[in-house]
Amino acid sequence: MTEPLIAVQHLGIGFPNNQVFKDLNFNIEQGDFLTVIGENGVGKTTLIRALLGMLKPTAGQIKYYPNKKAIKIGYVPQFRNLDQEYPLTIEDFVGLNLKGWQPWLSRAEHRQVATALAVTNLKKLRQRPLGMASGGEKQRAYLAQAIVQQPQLLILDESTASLDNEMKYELLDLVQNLNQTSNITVFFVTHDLPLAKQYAKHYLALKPGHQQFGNIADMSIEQLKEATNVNV
Ligand SMILES: Nc1ncnc2c1ncn2[C@@H]1O[C@H](COP(=O)(O)OP(=O)(O)OP(=O)(O)O)[C@@H](O)[C@H]1O
Repeated sequence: MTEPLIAVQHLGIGFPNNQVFKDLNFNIEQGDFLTVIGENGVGKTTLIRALLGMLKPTAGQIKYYPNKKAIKIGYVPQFRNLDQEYPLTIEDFVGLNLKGWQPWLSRAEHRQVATALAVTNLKKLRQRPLGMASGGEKQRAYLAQAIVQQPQLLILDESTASLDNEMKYELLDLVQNLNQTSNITVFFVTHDLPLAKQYAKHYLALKPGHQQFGNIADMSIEQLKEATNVNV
């Protein structure tokens, strides 16, 4: 059995008059590639907010190993529609996640930015204003920004939803490479069942009032559809 990085135990979470989860249980193992699949409104973003510590559980708990402070989390959001005027270069944008108390980056931080740009194939584009980048390049820049701090856990929140097929697979190949070579644990929220099936190790299927967790190899696309009500 692989060690858990995060254990979600009997988790209840929700809002006044809207209990989104009542008794949610699953583990995120160290080095896992977990996909979370469910219809709009089933609670995927709520779950991410709970993992990030932004929402307090109404029941149960989220346990972090060895502890919450030790786990850095990188977050890649859904596509953000930055307009063409967005002035920061891709390199500056990636470095934003490292800005501490001083407005400039140290030499070590510049190296971290260079590494994040290299692993996301953005080295040549680093001086391009982010607003002028293509959709796929923007998503790679968000990925680079999320990994620049070398997180243990990378959360991708429907990050491929707006990309065409080729770009989706390109992004997920990069993520898989990070998962396999840097042992970054991946939490991948998607509606795309073939993509989930191709890249993930475990799945969490969400339907209102019903959750299912397991090895994705044990599930066909038809069974995933059934478990999630998501139709490709
Ligand atoms: N701040 C809030 N206050 C009250 N209800 C909320 C709040 N945020 C979300 N909800 C409700 O909680 C439920 C789950 O929402 P959530 O955004 O987590 O779903 P989701 O699965 O991420 O959906 P989508 O795929 O559309 O992003 C929905 O019914 C939503 O209306």
